[in-house]
Amino acid sequence: MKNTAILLAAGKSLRMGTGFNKTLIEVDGRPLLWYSLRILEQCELIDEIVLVVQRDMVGYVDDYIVKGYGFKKVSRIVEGGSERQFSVFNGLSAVEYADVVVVHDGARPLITEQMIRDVIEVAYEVGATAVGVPLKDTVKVIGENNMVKYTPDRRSLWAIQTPQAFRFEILKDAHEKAIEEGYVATDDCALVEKIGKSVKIVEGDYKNIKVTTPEDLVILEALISI
Ligand SMILES: Nc1ccn([C@@H]2O[C@H](COP(=O)(O)OP(=O)(O)OP(=O)(O)O)[C@@H](O)[C@H]2O)c(=O)n1
Ligand SMILES: C[C@](O)(CO)[C@H](O)COP(=O)(O)O
Repeated sequence: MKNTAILLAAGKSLRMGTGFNKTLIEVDGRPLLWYSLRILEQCELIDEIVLVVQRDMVGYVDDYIVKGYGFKKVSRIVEGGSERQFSVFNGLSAVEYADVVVVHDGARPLITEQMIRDVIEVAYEVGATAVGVPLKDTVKVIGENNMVKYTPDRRSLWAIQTPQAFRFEILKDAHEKAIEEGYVATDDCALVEKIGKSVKIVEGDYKNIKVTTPEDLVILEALISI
């Protein structure tokens, strides 16, 4: 059985406002991308890693991160797309064959080996899965002029994270259909839902934050020091 990870680092980092890719920000002396690469590399269930980066990052990431830190499982470094979904598609297109594909945001450095093991196991059973956590806040659906339309029952609301894992054919089919239909979503599970396949959520960890805005770096440094 072959399990391939697609690790995403081709975003624009607009909300971080750094002016350069946030996965290259140094945290505790190492680039953000190093953290998730290390966990994927260490996990014995992962056979290869396809890294997806912005075009101008390819050489730097190869020399200073992949070769520099001696990561051995990185099989390809490919260029990302204009949206996260297209970056995943480019990564997927570089995968010749896999049984299960694990998609992870390079901007989520606190992934654990347990999460990877959990999503791979559920992907083999169900076909598609993601880690997530029950929402702590009350959510309201807002209409025009910030007027509240309704308040969904929080007991059924979860915040979805990565890693997400899929049987290779399901993810490929979901992406190809999304392209055909011009559908764009913020995560890969949504594309699988759209083609009518089952998706199961595995309980993850609130610490598995996505570094999105500057205050997330402060939170990350605190979490790393625990
Ligand atoms: N076109 C894109 C957009 C996002 N990502 C990756 O998807 C993950 C989640 O995206 P997000 O944190 O929202 O990153 P950015 O798109 O960089 O952020 P922003 O929307 O603020 O520009 C990140 O690891 C990011 O590098 C990607 O590979 N390609
Ligand atoms: C996939 C994801 O991490 C799930 O929470 C998230 O949707 C990606 O964020 P983006 O801002 O849409 O790129």
